Amino acid sequence: MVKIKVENLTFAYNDNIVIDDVSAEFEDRTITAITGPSGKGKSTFLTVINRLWENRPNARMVNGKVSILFGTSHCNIYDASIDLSDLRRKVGMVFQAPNPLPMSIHKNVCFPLKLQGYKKRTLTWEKMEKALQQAFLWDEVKDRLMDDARSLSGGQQQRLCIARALILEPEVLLLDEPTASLDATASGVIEELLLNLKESCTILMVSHYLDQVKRVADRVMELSENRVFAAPRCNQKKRV
Ligand SMILES: Nc1ncnc2c1ncn2[C@@H]1O[C@H](COP(=O)(O)OP(=O)(O)OP(=O)(O)O)[C@@H](O)[C@H]1O
Repeated sequence: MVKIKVENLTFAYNDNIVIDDVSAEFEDRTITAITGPSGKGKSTFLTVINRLWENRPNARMVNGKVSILFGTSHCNIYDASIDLSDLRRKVGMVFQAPNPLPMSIHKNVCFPLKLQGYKKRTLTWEKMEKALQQAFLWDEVKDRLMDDARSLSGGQQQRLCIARALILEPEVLLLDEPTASLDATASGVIEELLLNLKESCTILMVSHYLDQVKRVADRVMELSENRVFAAPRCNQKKRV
């Protein structure tokens, strides 16, 4: 089942076209790695899926349509009737560098619920624990939930940011080079949790690492060539 459809997307910053007439479909509950040379619009492409680019004054979606399957039908996410906070709840995003807020681990994970006006304390706690479990972080932080999140290691901080995205139970998760700042062990934990998350989420992930792509991705999108294909599966270690 197709979860996300992108049709004839052309995107520019000022007059500089960075994505030129790209179309692609992404199947539900799969991981697609978005690869390609630096500066070819991979990060920008992710922001088109959750409309995050709209905060940038010089950015312009010149043409195209993006639809996501919510419930039983595909919704045009750029339709005027779309509620942006609802869209961002369903389409979560995690950035390249971990960006914990200057507050406790507990408050960091629950922050999106607070923004959504969620008030039920017991349920909030349950959701926080579930999100931290899904992010493989619960065992490491359950005894220090009131500590400042910035006291965590880089890998833990990134898993915290993933938990913060997961607490809203997104249907789509966008990750922009989520392991770029991490060592091999911390990256491995994140790769494993992504494979688990695929059971409930459709994942688009920018990655420069061919070995990582082979370990986690079902499909690869080569953005600059406008093609999506089955992920390779051998054991080379090479940057793509
Ligand atoms: N806010 C902005 N204003 C002007 N140009 C921008 C802006 N953001 C990005 N760009 C330009 O758009 C192009 C695409 O940027 P983007 O970050 O999407 O590429 P990328 O493929 O993700 O690159 P990388 O692999 O280096 O992260 C680049 O040339 C970049 O300089």
